[in-house]
Amino acid sequence: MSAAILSMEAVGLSFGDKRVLDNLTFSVRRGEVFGFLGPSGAGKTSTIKLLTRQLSRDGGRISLLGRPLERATEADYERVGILSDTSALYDRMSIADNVELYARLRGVGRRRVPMLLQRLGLAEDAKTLVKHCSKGMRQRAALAAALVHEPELLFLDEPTSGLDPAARAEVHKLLADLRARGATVFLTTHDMAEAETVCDRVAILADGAIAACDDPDELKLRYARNRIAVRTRTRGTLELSKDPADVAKLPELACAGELLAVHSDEPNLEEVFLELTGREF
Ligand SMILES: Nc1ncnc2c1ncn2[C@@H]1O[C@H](COP(=O)(O)OP(=O)(O)OP(=O)(O)O)[C@@H](O)[C@H]1O
Repeated sequence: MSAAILSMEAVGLSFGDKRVLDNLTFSVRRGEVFGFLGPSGAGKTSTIKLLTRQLSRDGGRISLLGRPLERATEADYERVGILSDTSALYDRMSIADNVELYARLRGVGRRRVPMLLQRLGLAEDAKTLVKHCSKGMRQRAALAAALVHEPELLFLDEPTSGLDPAARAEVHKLLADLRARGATVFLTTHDMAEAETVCDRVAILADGAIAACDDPDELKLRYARNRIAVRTRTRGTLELSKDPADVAKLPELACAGELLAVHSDEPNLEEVFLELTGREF
């Protein structure tokens, strides 16, 4: 899991006078689940559109599946799957018919359709017309359609938005399965707990560029505060620094029978996100 399956170097994108992406540089390793995070309007969906040639950049270089984007072929895009809010499903067709249609369009048989519907909790509703589906059912049906040809690179734009916790957990399991079979997933989400759970690495987009890109645990350590919380038997919770002079107090507290627990005060990914972007999400 090391070679880049896609990369962007100094990529810019503007809509009229509005500069959305400015000097965007990052790469995604083959076989990883890569979380692309950022506040609303930061340019996450636009980045997916650049990578799938639905938008053109102002400058910089993009490579996809080992070649410059300009030279990507139809055959390359057959190795790619995409789920976005514009993923089209036909309202007057059933869920199963929609997913089977995608299978035909992708030139694969419908062999995998029942399994995918089962995995996504849609088997009992397979014959339900899409126009009668809830938002969460549509989202799962669109995900099944994106997966029908077993893509090796999958773009998922907020795949769990609108899903209840059970369906969300099912999607997380599916992501783990995709990863286990070597697929690469490029995922956007506003759910920082989800990013921590499912992503090997995350990139945080702020002001048109990557503010940080790393394993979520590494990011949390990098932004860890110089603080530990010590619960004591009679003196409540003491806040100590990680400096040697403070840490040396721990054995004293232990010998005095005071030490109940020591907690490192690491931020969660949400706090790291807010620190880097200075914004709510
Ligand atoms: N076709 C377009 N024409 C003009 N402006 C656009 C267009 N598409 C996107 N934008 C603007 O570009 C910026 C980035 O939009 P984008 O949808 O990529 O953000 P995002 O990070 O995906 O946001 P969200 O998290 O809310 O989905 C926004 O300010 C948006 O209004």
